[in-house]
Amino acid sequence: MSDDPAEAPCRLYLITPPVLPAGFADRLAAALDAGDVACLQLRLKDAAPDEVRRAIETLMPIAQARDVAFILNDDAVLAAEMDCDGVHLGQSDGDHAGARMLLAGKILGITCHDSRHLAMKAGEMGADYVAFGAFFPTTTKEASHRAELGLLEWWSDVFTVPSVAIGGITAANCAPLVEAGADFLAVVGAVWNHPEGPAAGVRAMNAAIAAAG
Ligand SMILES: Cc1ncc(COP(=O)(O)OP(=O)(O)O)c(N)n1
Ligand SMILES: Cc1ncsc1CCOP(=O)(O)O
Ligand SMILES: [Mg+2]
Repeated sequence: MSDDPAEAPCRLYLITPPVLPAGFADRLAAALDAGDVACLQLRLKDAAPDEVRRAIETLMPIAQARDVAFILNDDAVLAAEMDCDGVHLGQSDGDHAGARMLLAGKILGITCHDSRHLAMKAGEMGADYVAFGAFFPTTTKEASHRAELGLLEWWSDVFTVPSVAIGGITAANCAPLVEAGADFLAVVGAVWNHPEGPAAGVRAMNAAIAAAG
């Protein structure tokens, strides 16, 4: 097998905590230096636009310096304006096809909940990945959909567009998702709330993914 993390069958997709604590830039750098992280999503649901802009200016160089793609949540126009590596859009986050055109050559990910139909629509529209979840209970977001392993198996058997699994994923419960064919595991709490700190959270997720793969 290749030593190149980009060739790994399943990789870690890190999402920021909902509110950035003081000193977050250093915590982020330590987390990204601890192991393999494919991409970082900036997800600040309650922040004012200026605060999001400042966070992009501070955090994007930290990610990109480590070859970690920087993806903005929710806002395709701001992602284009700030030259982020991509955007993640939910089903209520505006015009997916318009975002595809605006962000040609960049990463576009789409939330598909537990829906085969939404995933096929996203794939046909040109999404770079489809996100399914929530696979487990989570306190990070009120998740109103629950996805099953069979969805990941079906998707990876039939389509080549990568899948992202999300929702309550930890080092302790992620093995079946990897075995079912998830290409990326997206986590918030498993890293940022790890009892030994975020670097330990990244190491634990990397080890659990490797053991399952
Ligand atoms: C990788 C990934 N998957 C799903 C989501 C959820 O997006 P959305 O449904 O738009 O909900 P919010 O994150 O905006 O609350 C995500 N952000 N990232
Ligand atoms: C953004 C999002 N979308 C569905 S569940 C979720 C939160 C994931 O966070 P955690 O990994 O802490 O459960
Ligand atoms: Mg959204």
